Amino acid sequence: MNFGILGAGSWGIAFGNLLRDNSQNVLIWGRRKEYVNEVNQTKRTPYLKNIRVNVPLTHDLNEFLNFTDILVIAVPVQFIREVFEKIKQFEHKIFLILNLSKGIEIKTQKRVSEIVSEFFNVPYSVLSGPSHAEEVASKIPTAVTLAGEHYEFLQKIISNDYFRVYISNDVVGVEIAGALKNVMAIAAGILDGLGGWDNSKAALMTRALYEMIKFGQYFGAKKETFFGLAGVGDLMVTCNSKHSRNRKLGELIVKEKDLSKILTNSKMVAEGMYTVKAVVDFSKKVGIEMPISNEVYEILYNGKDPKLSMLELMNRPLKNEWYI
Ligand SMILES: NC(=O)C1=CN([C@@H]2O[C@H](COP(=O)(O)OP(=O)(O)OC[C@H]3O[C@@H](n4cnc5c(N)ncnc54)[C@H](OP(=O)(O)O)[C@@H]3O)[C@@H](O)[C@H]2O)C=CC1
Ligand SMILES: O=C(CO)COP(=O)(O)O
Repeated sequence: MNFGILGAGSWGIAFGNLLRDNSQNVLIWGRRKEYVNEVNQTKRTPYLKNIRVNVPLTHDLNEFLNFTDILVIAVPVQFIREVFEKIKQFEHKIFLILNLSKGIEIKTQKRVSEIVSEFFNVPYSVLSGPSHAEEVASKIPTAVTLAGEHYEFLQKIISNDYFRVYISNDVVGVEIAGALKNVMAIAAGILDGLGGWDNSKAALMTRALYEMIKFGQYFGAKKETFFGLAGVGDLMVTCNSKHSRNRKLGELIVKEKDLSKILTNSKMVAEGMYTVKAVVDFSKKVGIEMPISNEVYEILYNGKDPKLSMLELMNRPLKNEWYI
Protein backbone atom coordinates (compact mmCIF):
# COMPACT_ATOMS: atom_id res chain seq x y z
CA MET A 1 0.00 0.00 0.00
CA ASN A 2 1.19 3.52 -0.78
CA PHE A 3 0.62 6.24 1.81
CA GLY A 4 0.15 9.75 0.39
CA ILE A 5 0.35 12.38 3.12
CA LEU A 6 -1.34 15.72 2.49
CA GLY A 7 0.63 18.30 4.47
CA ALA A 8 4.37 18.78 4.84
CA GLY A 9 4.43 20.45 8.24
CA SER A 10 5.89 18.87 11.36
CA TRP A 11 3.30 16.15 11.81
CA GLY A 12 3.04 15.14 8.14
CA ILE A 13 6.81 14.71 7.97
CA ALA A 14 7.21 12.99 11.35
CA PHE A 15 4.39 10.57 10.45
CA GLY A 16 5.98 9.96 7.04
CA ASN A 17 9.28 9.06 8.71
CA LEU A 18 7.42 6.72 11.07
CA LEU A 19 5.76 4.92 8.14
CA ARG A 20 9.15 4.65 6.38
CA ASP A 21 10.57 3.06 9.54
CA ASN A 22 7.76 0.52 9.13
CA SER A 23 8.85 -0.14 5.51
CA GLN A 24 5.80 1.55 3.94
CA ASN A 25 5.90 3.50 0.67
CA VAL A 26 5.31 7.18 1.38
CA LEU A 27 4.98 10.42 -0.60
CA ILE A 28 4.18 13.78 1.01
CA TRP A 29 2.40 16.65 -0.72
CA GLY A 30 3.42 20.18 0.23
CA ARG A 31 1.73 23.31 -1.07
CA ARG A 32 4.89 25.43 -1.61
CA LYS A 33 7.17 24.36 -4.49
CA GLU A 34 10.30 26.08 -3.16
CA TYR A 35 9.85 24.45 0.24
CA VAL A 36 9.28 21.02 -1.32
CA ASN A 37 12.43 21.36 -3.46
CA GLU A 38 14.47 22.53 -0.51
CA VAL A 39 13.39 19.63 1.70
CA ASN A 40 14.03 17.11 -1.09
CA GLN A 41 17.53 18.48 -1.57
CA THR A 42 18.60 19.03 2.02
CA LYS A 43 16.54 16.29 3.72
CA ARG A 44 15.82 18.89 6.40
CA THR A 45 12.71 20.90 7.32
CA PRO A 46 12.56 24.05 9.42
CA TYR A 47 9.52 22.51 11.12
CA LEU A 48 11.63 19.76 12.76
CA LYS A 49 15.11 20.82 13.80
CA ASN A 50 17.85 18.13 13.77
CA ILE A 51 15.63 15.54 12.10
CA ARG A 52 16.46 13.91 8.77
CA VAL A 53 13.50 13.77 6.38
CA ASN A 54 13.46 10.18 5.09
CA VAL A 55 10.55 10.53 2.67
CA PRO A 56 10.18 12.28 -0.69
CA LEU A 57 7.96 15.34 -1.08
CA THR A 58 6.09 16.55 -4.13
CA HIS A 59 4.25 19.69 -5.06
CA ASP A 60 2.51 17.98 -7.98
CA LEU A 61 -0.98 16.82 -6.99
CA ASN A 62 -1.30 14.54 -10.03
CA GLU A 63 1.90 12.71 -9.17
CA PHE A 64 0.74 12.53 -5.54
CA LEU A 65 -2.68 11.11 -6.36
CA ASN A 66 -1.40 8.61 -8.91
CA PHE A 67 0.82 7.25 -6.16
CA THR A 68 -1.69 7.25 -3.29
CA ASP A 69 -3.79 4.33 -2.00
CA ILE A 70 -4.16 5.53 1.58
CA LEU A 71 -4.72 9.29 1.81
CA VAL A 72 -3.40 10.75 5.07
CA ILE A 73 -4.68 14.19 6.11
CA ALA A 74 -2.12 16.37 7.91
CA VAL A 75 -3.05 19.88 6.80
CA PRO A 76 -4.61 22.40 9.17
CA VAL A 77 -8.36 21.77 9.41
CA GLN A 78 -9.41 25.17 8.01
CA PHE A 79 -7.62 24.30 4.71
CA ILE A 80 -8.81 20.70 4.27
CA ARG A 81 -11.83 21.74 2.19
CA GLU A 82 -9.66 23.86 -0.11
CA VAL A 83 -7.32 20.90 -0.75
CA PHE A 84 -10.21 18.43 -1.20
CA GLU A 85 -11.74 20.65 -3.91
CA LYS A 86 -8.57 20.05 -5.91
CA ILE A 87 -8.48 16.26 -5.48
CA LYS A 88 -12.09 15.10 -5.31
CA GLN A 89 -12.04 13.69 -8.87
CA PHE A 90 -9.49 11.12 -7.70
CA GLU A 91 -11.93 9.46 -5.30
CA HIS A 92 -11.82 6.16 -7.23
CA LYS A 93 -8.05 5.92 -6.56
CA ILE A 94 -8.36 6.17 -2.79
CA PHE A 95 -8.79 3.01 -0.75
CA LEU A 96 -8.87 4.62 2.69
CA ILE A 97 -8.57 8.05 4.34
CA LEU A 98 -6.62 8.41 7.59
CA ASN A 99 -6.97 11.73 9.39
CA LEU A 100 -4.23 13.12 11.65
CA SER A 101 -5.50 16.72 11.91
CA LYS A 102 -7.19 18.01 15.05
CA GLY A 103 -9.81 20.70 14.81
CA ILE A 104 -13.29 21.86 13.85
CA GLU A 105 -14.02 23.90 10.73
CA ILE A 106 -15.15 27.41 11.62
CA LYS A 107 -17.58 28.13 8.81
CA THR A 108 -19.51 24.83 9.00
CA GLN A 109 -18.68 23.77 12.59
CA LYS A 110 -17.91 20.33 11.13
CA ARG A 111 -15.47 17.68 12.31
CA VAL A 112 -12.96 16.31 9.81
CA SER A 113 -14.96 13.10 9.17
CA GLU A 114 -17.95 15.27 8.26
CA ILE A 115 -15.90 17.34 5.81
CA VAL A 116 -14.48 14.14 4.32
CA SER A 117 -17.96 12.68 3.77
CA GLU A 118 -18.98 15.77 1.76
CA PHE A 119 -16.29 14.92 -0.79
CA PHE A 120 -15.54 11.19 -0.61
CA ASN A 121 -17.42 7.96 -0.13
CA VAL A 122 -14.34 6.17 1.16
CA PRO A 123 -13.57 4.35 4.46
CA TYR A 124 -12.33 6.76 7.13
CA SER A 125 -10.19 6.50 10.26
CA VAL A 126 -8.74 9.03 12.67
CA LEU A 127 -5.53 8.78 14.67
CA SER A 128 -5.11 11.04 17.69
CA GLY A 129 -3.51 11.20 21.11
CA PRO A 130 -0.41 12.61 22.84
CA SER A 131 2.04 12.67 19.92
CA HIS A 132 4.17 15.74 19.48
CA ALA A 133 5.84 15.48 16.09
CA GLU A 134 9.20 16.51 17.56
CA GLU A 135 9.22 13.46 19.87
CA VAL A 136 7.80 10.96 17.37
CA ALA A 137 10.44 12.08 14.87
CA SER A 138 13.06 11.40 17.56
CA LYS A 139 11.58 7.92 18.12
CA ILE A 140 10.51 8.69 21.69
CA PRO A 141 8.01 6.05 22.95
CA THR A 142 4.50 7.29 22.14
CA ALA A 143 1.00 5.77 22.38
CA VAL A 144 -2.08 6.95 20.50
CA THR A 145 -5.70 6.04 19.73
CA LEU A 146 -7.07 4.99 16.35
CA ALA A 147 -10.78 4.91 15.54
CA GLY A 148 -12.65 4.08 12.35
CA GLU A 149 -12.63 1.64 9.50
CA HIS A 150 -9.85 -0.87 8.74
CA TYR A 151 -8.54 -0.22 12.26
CA GLU A 152 -6.91 -3.64 12.65
CA PHE A 153 -4.98 -3.28 9.43
CA LEU A 154 -3.90 0.29 10.29
CA GLN A 155 -3.02 -0.58 13.88
CA LYS A 156 -0.60 -3.27 12.70
CA ILE A 157 0.94 -1.25 9.92
CA ILE A 158 1.48 1.92 12.01
CA SER A 159 2.65 0.43 15.33
CA ASN A 160 6.31 -0.26 16.03
CA ASP A 161 8.66 -0.31 19.02
CA TYR A 162 8.37 3.44 19.60
CA PHE A 163 4.80 4.07 18.39
CA ARG A 164 1.99 2.02 19.92
CA VAL A 165 -1.54 2.26 18.53
CA TYR A 166 -4.62 1.49 20.67
CA ILE A 167 -8.05 1.18 19.08
CA SER A 168 -11.40 2.78 19.79
CA ASN A 169 -14.85 2.51 18.25
CA ASP A 170 -15.70 6.15 18.92
CA VAL A 171 -14.73 8.29 15.92
CA VAL A 172 -16.80 11.24 17.16
CA GLY A 173 -15.22 11.19 20.62
CA VAL A 174 -11.67 10.88 19.28
CA GLU A 175 -12.22 13.79 16.87
CA ILE A 176 -13.85 16.05 19.44
CA ALA A 177 -11.28 15.30 22.14
CA GLY A 178 -8.42 16.07 19.72
CA ALA A 179 -10.02 19.33 18.61
CA LEU A 180 -11.00 20.65 22.03
CA LYS A 181 -7.78 19.86 23.86
CA ASN A 182 -6.12 22.45 21.61
CA VAL A 183 -8.46 25.15 22.95
CA MET A 184 -7.73 24.01 26.50
CA ALA A 185 -3.97 24.08 25.82
CA ILE A 186 -4.28 27.76 24.88
CA ALA A 187 -5.92 28.30 28.27
CA ALA A 188 -3.05 26.40 29.92
CA GLY A 189 -0.55 28.61 28.11
CA ILE A 190 -2.41 31.69 29.34
CA LEU A 191 -2.00 30.40 32.90
CA ASP A 192 1.70 29.78 32.24
CA GLY A 193 1.99 33.36 30.98
CA LEU A 194 0.26 34.68 34.08
CA GLY A 195 2.33 32.77 36.61
CA GLY A 196 2.70 29.06 35.85
CA TRP A 197 0.88 28.07 39.03
CA ASP A 198 0.48 24.34 39.75
CA ASN A 199 -2.86 24.51 41.57
CA SER A 200 -4.45 26.58 38.83
CA LYS A 201 -3.10 24.36 36.05
CA ALA A 202 -4.45 21.20 37.72
CA ALA A 203 -7.84 22.83 38.23
CA LEU A 204 -7.89 24.07 34.66
CA MET A 205 -7.04 20.69 33.15
CA THR A 206 -9.63 18.89 35.27
CA ARG A 207 -12.40 21.35 34.42
CA ALA A 208 -11.22 21.39 30.79
CA LEU A 209 -11.75 17.65 30.61
CA TYR A 210 -15.26 18.09 31.99
CA GLU A 211 -16.00 20.78 29.39
CA MET A 212 -14.66 18.55 26.60
CA ILE A 213 -16.85 15.67 27.75
CA LYS A 214 -19.98 17.85 27.88
CA PHE A 215 -19.39 19.10 24.36
CA GLY A 216 -18.60 15.60 23.09
CA GLN A 217 -21.65 14.00 24.67
CA TYR A 218 -23.89 16.45 22.82
CA PHE A 219 -22.74 14.72 19.62
CA GLY A 220 -22.99 11.20 21.02
CA ALA A 221 -19.32 10.79 21.94
CA LYS A 222 -18.55 8.27 24.69
CA LYS A 223 -17.37 9.60 28.03
CA GLU A 224 -14.73 6.83 28.30
CA THR A 225 -13.00 8.10 25.17
CA PHE A 226 -12.10 11.28 27.05
CA PHE A 227 -10.41 9.25 29.79
CA GLY A 228 -8.10 7.60 27.26
CA LEU A 229 -5.09 8.68 25.20
CA ALA A 230 -7.14 10.80 22.78
CA GLY A 231 -8.67 12.70 25.71
CA VAL A 232 -6.85 13.13 28.98
CA GLY A 233 -3.60 11.83 27.44
CA ASP A 234 -3.48 14.51 24.77
CA LEU A 235 -4.82 17.14 27.17
CA MET A 236 -1.93 16.46 29.57
CA VAL A 237 0.76 16.60 26.92
CA THR A 238 -0.55 19.67 25.13
CA CYS A 239 -1.22 21.68 28.29
CA ASN A 240 2.29 20.98 29.62
CA SER A 241 4.63 20.52 26.68
CA LYS A 242 7.32 22.93 25.58
CA HIS A 243 6.57 21.75 22.04
CA SER A 244 2.89 22.67 22.03
CA ARG A 245 1.97 25.38 19.54
CA ASN A 246 -1.36 25.94 21.28
CA ARG A 247 0.15 26.28 24.76
CA LYS A 248 2.78 28.66 23.39
CA LEU A 249 0.08 30.80 21.76
CA GLY A 250 -1.60 31.17 25.16
CA GLU A 251 1.67 32.21 26.77
CA LEU A 252 2.33 34.73 24.01
CA ILE A 253 -1.10 36.35 24.15
CA VAL A 254 -0.50 37.24 27.79
CA LYS A 255 2.85 38.84 26.97
CA GLU A 256 2.12 40.46 23.62
CA LYS A 257 -1.67 40.92 23.81
CA ASP A 258 -2.08 41.34 20.05
CA LEU A 259 -3.04 38.14 18.17
CA SER A 260 -2.32 39.53 14.71
CA LYS A 261 1.22 40.49 15.75
CA ILE A 262 1.82 36.99 17.13
CA LEU A 263 0.57 35.38 13.92
CA THR A 264 2.81 37.52 11.73
CA ASN A 265 5.84 36.13 13.54
CA SER A 266 4.79 32.46 13.53
CA LYS A 267 4.60 29.89 10.71
CA MET A 268 3.21 27.10 12.83
CA VAL A 269 -0.47 26.46 13.19
CA ALA A 270 -2.23 26.54 16.58
CA GLU A 271 -5.49 24.79 15.69
CA GLY A 272 -7.18 25.81 18.95
CA MET A 273 -7.42 29.45 17.89
CA TYR A 274 -9.72 28.40 15.03
CA THR A 275 -11.54 25.60 16.80
CA VAL A 276 -12.47 27.92 19.67
CA LYS A 277 -14.53 30.03 17.26
CA ALA A 278 -16.51 27.02 16.07
CA VAL A 279 -16.94 25.71 19.62
CA VAL A 280 -18.12 29.01 21.10
CA ASP A 281 -20.54 29.68 18.22
CA PHE A 282 -21.99 26.20 18.39
CA SER A 283 -22.20 25.88 22.17
CA LYS A 284 -23.98 29.24 22.44
CA LYS A 285 -26.44 28.19 19.75
CA VAL A 286 -27.40 24.95 21.47
CA GLY A 287 -26.88 26.04 25.08
CA ILE A 288 -23.85 24.03 26.25
CA GLU A 289 -22.01 25.84 29.05
CA MET A 290 -18.34 26.21 27.96
CA PRO A 291 -16.78 28.72 30.37
CA ILE A 292 -13.10 28.01 29.61
CA SER A 293 -13.60 28.09 25.84
CA ASN A 294 -15.56 31.34 26.13
CA GLU A 295 -12.74 33.02 28.05
CA VAL A 296 -10.10 31.79 25.57
CA TYR A 297 -12.21 33.31 22.79
CA GLU A 298 -12.61 36.62 24.64
CA ILE A 299 -8.88 36.88 25.35
CA LEU A 300 -7.82 36.02 21.79
CA TYR A 301 -10.42 37.93 19.82
CA ASN A 302 -11.78 40.68 22.06
CA GLY A 303 -8.60 41.62 23.89
CA LYS A 304 -10.00 40.70 27.31
CA ASP A 305 -7.50 40.94 30.17
CA PRO A 306 -6.55 37.31 31.07
CA LYS A 307 -6.46 38.22 34.77
CA LEU A 308 -10.07 39.39 34.56
CA SER A 309 -11.00 36.14 32.79
CA MET A 310 -9.45 34.14 35.61
CA LEU A 311 -11.20 36.21 38.26
CA GLU A 312 -14.56 35.84 36.54
CA LEU A 313 -14.12 32.09 36.16
CA MET A 314 -13.38 31.80 39.88
CA ASN A 315 -16.33 33.99 40.88
CA ARG A 316 -19.07 32.26 38.89
CA PRO A 317 -22.00 31.01 40.99
CA LEU A 318 -20.96 27.90 42.93
CA LYS A 319 -22.15 24.58 41.54
CA ASN A 320 -24.74 22.64 43.47
CA GLU A 321 -24.41 19.43 41.47
CA TRP A 322 -22.08 16.50 42.08
CA TYR A 323 -19.02 16.86 39.86
CA ILE A 324 -16.04 14.68 39.02
N1 LIG B 1 2.75 18.98 15.21
C1 LIG B 1 2.29 18.02 15.99
O1 LIG B 1 2.95 17.59 16.94
C2 LIG B 1 0.94 17.44 15.74
C3 LIG B 1 0.05 18.06 14.91
N2 LIG B 1 -1.19 17.51 14.72
C4 LIG B 1 -2.13 18.13 13.80
O2 LIG B 1 -1.63 18.01 12.48
C5 LIG B 1 -2.15 19.08 11.67
C6 LIG B 1 -0.99 19.71 10.93
O3 LIG B 1 -0.19 20.38 11.88
P1 LIG B 1 1.39 20.48 11.87
O4 LIG B 1 2.00 19.47 10.99
O5 LIG B 1 1.81 20.56 13.27
O6 LIG B 1 1.59 21.90 11.19
P2 LIG B 1 2.83 22.87 11.36
O7 LIG B 1 2.46 23.93 12.30
O8 LIG B 1 4.07 22.11 11.59
O9 LIG B 1 2.94 23.47 9.91
C7 LIG B 1 1.87 24.08 9.30
C8 LIG B 1 1.56 23.31 8.05
O10 LIG B 1 0.32 23.77 7.52
C9 LIG B 1 0.50 24.07 6.16
N3 LIG B 1 -0.46 25.06 5.69
C10 LIG B 1 -0.64 26.29 6.15
N4 LIG B 1 -1.58 26.89 5.44
C11 LIG B 1 -2.01 26.00 4.50
C12 LIG B 1 -2.94 26.04 3.44
N5 LIG B 1 -3.65 27.15 3.15
N6 LIG B 1 -3.12 24.94 2.68
C13 LIG B 1 -2.39 23.83 2.90
N7 LIG B 1 -1.48 23.74 3.89
C14 LIG B 1 -1.29 24.83 4.66
C15 LIG B 1 1.90 24.59 6.12
O11 LIG B 1 2.37 24.64 4.81
P3 LIG B 1 3.55 25.64 4.44
O12 LIG B 1 4.82 25.07 5.01
O13 LIG B 1 3.53 25.64 2.97
O14 LIG B 1 3.22 26.98 5.04
C16 LIG B 1 2.59 23.52 6.98
O15 LIG B 1 2.76 22.35 6.25
C17 LIG B 1 -2.88 20.03 12.64
O16 LIG B 1 -4.25 19.76 12.59
C18 LIG B 1 -2.34 19.63 14.02
O17 LIG B 1 -3.28 19.86 15.05
C19 LIG B 1 -1.56 16.35 15.31
C20 LIG B 1 -0.70 15.68 16.13
C21 LIG B 1 0.63 16.16 16.41
O1 LIG C 1 -1.62 17.47 19.02
C1 LIG C 1 -0.50 17.65 19.42
C2 LIG C 1 0.19 16.72 20.33
O2 LIG C 1 -0.54 15.56 20.54
C3 LIG C 1 0.22 18.88 19.01
O3 LIG C 1 -0.25 19.95 19.76
P1 LIG C 1 0.14 21.42 19.35
O4 LIG C 1 -0.50 21.67 18.00
O5 LIG C 1 -0.37 22.30 20.41
O6 LIG C 1 1.64 21.46 19.23
